[in-house]
Amino acid sequence: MNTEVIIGIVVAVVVILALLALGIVLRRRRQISLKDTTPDVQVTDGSTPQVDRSGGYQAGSGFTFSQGGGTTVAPPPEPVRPPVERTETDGQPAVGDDASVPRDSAQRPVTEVALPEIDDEPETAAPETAAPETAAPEAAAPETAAPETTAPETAEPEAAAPEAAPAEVEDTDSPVVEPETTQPETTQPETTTPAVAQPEASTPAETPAAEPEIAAPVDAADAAVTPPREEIAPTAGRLGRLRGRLSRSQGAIGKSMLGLLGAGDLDEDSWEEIEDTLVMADLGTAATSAVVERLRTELATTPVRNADEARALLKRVLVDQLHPEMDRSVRALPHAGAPAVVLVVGVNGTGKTTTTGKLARVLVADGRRVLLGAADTFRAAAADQLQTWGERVGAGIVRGKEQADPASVAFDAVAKGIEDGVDVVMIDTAGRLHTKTGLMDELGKVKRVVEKKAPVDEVLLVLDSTVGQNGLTQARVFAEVVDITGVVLTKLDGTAKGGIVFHVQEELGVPVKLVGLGEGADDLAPFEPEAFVDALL
Ligand SMILES: Nc1nc2c(ncn2[C@@H]2O[C@H](COP(=O)(O)OP(=O)(O)OP(=O)(O)O)[C@@H](O)[C@H]2O)c(=O)[nH]1
Repeated sequence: MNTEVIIGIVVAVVVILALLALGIVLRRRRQISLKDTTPDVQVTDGSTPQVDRSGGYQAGSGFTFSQGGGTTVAPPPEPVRPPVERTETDGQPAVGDDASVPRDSAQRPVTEVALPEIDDEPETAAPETAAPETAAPEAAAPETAAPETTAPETAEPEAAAPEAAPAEVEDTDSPVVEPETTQPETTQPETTTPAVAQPEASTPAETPAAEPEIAAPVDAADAAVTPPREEIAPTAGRLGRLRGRLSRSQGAIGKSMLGLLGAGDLDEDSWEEIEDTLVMADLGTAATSAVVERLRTELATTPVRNADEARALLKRVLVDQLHPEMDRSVRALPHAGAPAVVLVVGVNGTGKTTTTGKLARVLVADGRRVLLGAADTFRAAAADQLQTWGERVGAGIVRGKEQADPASVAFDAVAKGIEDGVDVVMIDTAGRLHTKTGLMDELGKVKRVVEKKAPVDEVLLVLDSTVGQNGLTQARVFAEVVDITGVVLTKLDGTAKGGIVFHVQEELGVPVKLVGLGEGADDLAPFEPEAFVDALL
């Protein structure tokens, strides 16, 4: 091999190496570094230092409450909903048969609930005359295990409203009226009367007839003990404690998305990966398509050149997708001299009671008088749990006997709230599977019966964000039965699927108003699209 050949080979090798080096440099320039813009922040949760890996979910403001005004909520954009399929229409299984939390009491067999006729509805205008309606439907389901228990319960509302025409109490047009119903149950309040605990010593003195029912029941005695009041931290600023709770969703959505967008020019494989990421995070196909479409359009006109631009673009697209224009105030303020009525519904174990307690806590901290209605009569423990919340918070509670008619208890609670002049009555209902026709009909009845006394201002559907797509199916059925006006997404601290927020709104056209981010009493936050997306990215 002569010298020329050797020199030629060396030159060729040098040229190849130079080209390789140039390629690497160019590739690096086109990539966006995300490292320096996501510093970990040390936050303090009480006395416990906590590493915030999320960027922090901090609502800029506190909870927003508004008046229902006695009218229905302005309907959000109507989504296209596929027809709801109820898979189990025969048999009436008991509540709790698939609960995610242990049931601690015997299950009540549930039978078909006779619903009020359509022509009953106009009676809404006359609450006193509406009382019998409360009794009627319940009396219509006496063939179950404990008919005698339900019968006295239905009689009770009349005792609770003695100023109303008592005769109408008895004139129930119920198809089947228990013998006990016709007897003056008001003479046996210990078997029928809902327990009413009113920590505010403001029970009106001008309604002496109502007093016996409050004091008489045995289980009311416990509730009537002056409860110890907990110090409730001011709501403003306390949401800062929830930083870091969305870290799992942040990893699933924020980090992956920013990583992909930051890789420079996106080929079809990358777009597919972005789509998969969003679907895996439970955004749902509609929201995913909308986000991807928007990102494609924006990137085509304005390519991102650095991490900040990538983050800003993604934030803009995601926030828009969350419809920040939706009204997320909780309609929990009194109007026209009457308390607001909030109905809390959902399947078993989603966090209804906990959310009711947390929200009551916020309202009390806001200076509101709150009365809780324990319309979960399937389990005594459920009412106990709510009562404990009431005692901690300083809210009164109306509760019925176990297995009592939930509609009756809800009616009583609203009647009592009106009588006592509270600001808001919050009714916690029993968890029920959306597939059980009888239970869902019963829930519809609860709402209709309450509406005979006062308009329901807010129907909050509590969804467990960890259950994924099944939550949407639940939501559809609940929306159909009780016209939900807002969604509370609980357990967002325990899932990587924060994208469910997008899907729920897209599917229901109903705003997510609150999010649960832990089991603590203050781990409830108002949902704010911008703060939420900030926490994800
Ligand atoms: N991690 C976490 N746990 C929560 C949250 N909200 C509620 N929980 C827990 O979920 C469990 C069920 O809560 P409950 O309030 O009893 O649920 P429920 O819907 O009233 O239950 P049923 O009335 O039996 O249907 C409890 O252990 C709560 O502490 C949340 O936001 N995050």
